[in-house]
Amino acid sequence: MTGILEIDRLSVRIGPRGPRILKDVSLSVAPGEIHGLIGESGAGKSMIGKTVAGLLPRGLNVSDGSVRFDGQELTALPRSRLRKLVGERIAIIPQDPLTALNPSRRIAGQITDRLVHTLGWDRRRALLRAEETLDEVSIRNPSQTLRSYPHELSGGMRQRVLIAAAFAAAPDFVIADEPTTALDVTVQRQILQLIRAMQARHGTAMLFVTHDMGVVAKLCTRATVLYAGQVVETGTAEHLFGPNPHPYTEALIGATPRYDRPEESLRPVPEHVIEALRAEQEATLG
Ligand SMILES: Nc1ncnc2c1ncn2[C@@H]1O[C@H](COP(=O)(O)OP(=O)(O)OP(=O)(O)O)[C@@H](O)[C@H]1O
Repeated sequence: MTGILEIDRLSVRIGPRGPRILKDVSLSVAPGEIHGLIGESGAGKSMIGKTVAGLLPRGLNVSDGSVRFDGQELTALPRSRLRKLVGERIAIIPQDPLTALNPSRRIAGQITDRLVHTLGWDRRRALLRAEETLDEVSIRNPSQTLRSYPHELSGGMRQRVLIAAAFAAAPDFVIADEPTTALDVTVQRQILQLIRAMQARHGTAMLFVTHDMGVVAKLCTRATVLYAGQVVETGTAEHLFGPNPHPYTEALIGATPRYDRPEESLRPVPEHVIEALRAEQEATLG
């Protein structure tokens, strides 16, 4: 099946001739799939999401490869066209709800902006939709929340607001960039369940960036494992947690805390696994 998102041998460089922070990355997200993007800090997970969303920091450029969304090549689009397409069809759930929300604006405007300015809805319809979506994410008093400022809400509530904002216009694709990292453990679990429920209700394809193999186990149909800007392997959750994952994937699983088995000690990724992986990656790059 053709993916709604097809990334083929994507490379991103610092400057025109600088080092590559993404090297020949290929992955495909099927319609309705939650695809995990997993790796340690600095592996390049966020950069993949940012490339798709046209949000690469200044100075970083796509130097090779292709990113196709629903058949359309994104790397060839002028930035303004890409921004428009992203606004209309792709939504982002960011990592830190506090910095993602404007502290001096009420919640209402922060959910309705995209509906009104990008999709051209009238304000009344957008407000009704915002209220309905806050209800969908189990916010108890949607109309009061719409009138609130971000500092009046808890961290978990703010993340619920951002999930509502992402799903309000029924996007075709959602990029979730470590959306539970800034939350405490019990809230993390609720937010993961909520994202799962919203994704299932809307049938939205999703790229879910995380450094936590536990999240992949709970949420993802398939996942791509990254190390140092390169793909280690892509597989179904059954494969990654089965008897024969790549040794690095196995080591990542061993390095992930299990909330259901806190007595188990964590094993850091062994040096020989990293060395073997580096040699393998160098051989692939040639
Ligand atoms: N503006 C930038 N200029 C140059 N290099 C950058 C820039 N932003 C990130 N990088 C580098 O790109 C690489 C990938 O970063 P990225 O943020 O995608 O990692 P990540 O896997 O998402 O890590 P984390 O889990 O810590 O967010 C890292 O080596 C990082 O130092």
